Amino acid sequence: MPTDVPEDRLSNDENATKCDNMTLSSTPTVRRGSTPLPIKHLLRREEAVHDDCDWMSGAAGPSASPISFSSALDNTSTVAVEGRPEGPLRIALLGQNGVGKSSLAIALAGDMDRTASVDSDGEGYVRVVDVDDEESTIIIYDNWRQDLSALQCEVCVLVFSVTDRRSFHRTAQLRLLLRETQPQTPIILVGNKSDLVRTREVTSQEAMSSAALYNCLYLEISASLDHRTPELLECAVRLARGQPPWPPGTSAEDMTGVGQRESITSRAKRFLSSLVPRYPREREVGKFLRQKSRSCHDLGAL
Ligand SMILES: Nc1nc2c(ncn2[C@@H]2O[C@H](COP(=O)(O)OP(=O)(O)OP(=O)(O)O)[C@@H](O)[C@H]2O)c(=O)[nH]1
Repeated sequence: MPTDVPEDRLSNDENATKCDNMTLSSTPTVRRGSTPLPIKHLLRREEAVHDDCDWMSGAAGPSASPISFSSALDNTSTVAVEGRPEGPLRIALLGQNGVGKSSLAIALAGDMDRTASVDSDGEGYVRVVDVDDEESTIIIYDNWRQDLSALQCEVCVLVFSVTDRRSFHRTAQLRLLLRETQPQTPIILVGNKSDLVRTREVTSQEAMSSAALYNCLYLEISASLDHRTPELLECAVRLARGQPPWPPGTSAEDMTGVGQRESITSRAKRFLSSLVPRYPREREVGKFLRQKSRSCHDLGAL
């Protein structure tokens, strides 16, 4: 969370594009296995904890089953880049401190063993990826602390933590700023830390609604578990190439599976309810046990 630029300054026109939670790595170091994580990882936790961005706080709704793609997204709305950009495809990760940008950058860079390199300016991870049988060189910018208008990239990935509502609101603010300064750049909204189910504060539905509002893609991932990060990488590369984010031959409907997929929970419920009528006796026994087991003190009831 920003500490050097107060929240209220963000509404000021002059500073509207200043995003203090973005850093630009200034030291062109290559991370190796023996190299510790950047010191910023150790220092910024406190900043994140003391973030007082409460200008849009609200109650968290019930957690929904993770849905990765915004069904409201059509195939063309995110493809703002005309033609194929020359040179490496630049993917910038933006978001509040502590949401997992560095973890995500490492996961996207395939740097689990700390072997990814930085580009010649020392600003990001460079990697050659093969997406849809085509190779592309990508640069992943972990963070950006400069003026947003100075940001040059093919795709912006706005990261929030599903366990931190304020970080979600921060992405809304960033999207507004980005739309002002570079309306053509495709944006992907990413809800990270989906593995932390019990502490979730932002539901999939509201994140998807928010993404739909800005006509951008929404993906829910866990950078720590490397869950859905390959999908994110592929979508980002396709968008950076000026293509639809979906794999060739598929559509938004295919990806969302609207009307096709059924959650594991409802499938399980359907399966169990299909069993119960066939075994009424077991159902009665289950009811009996449920009633009796309410009392933990009276074990004799069982
Ligand atoms: N459970 C869980 N923890 C995560 C995940 N991604 C990141 N973290 C943890 O969240 C903390 C912050 O991660 P970072 O990658 O440093 O976050 P950041 O956005 O780069 O933070 P700054 O560098 O301060 O801007 C670390 O303790 C990570 O281990 C995730 O998917 N799940």
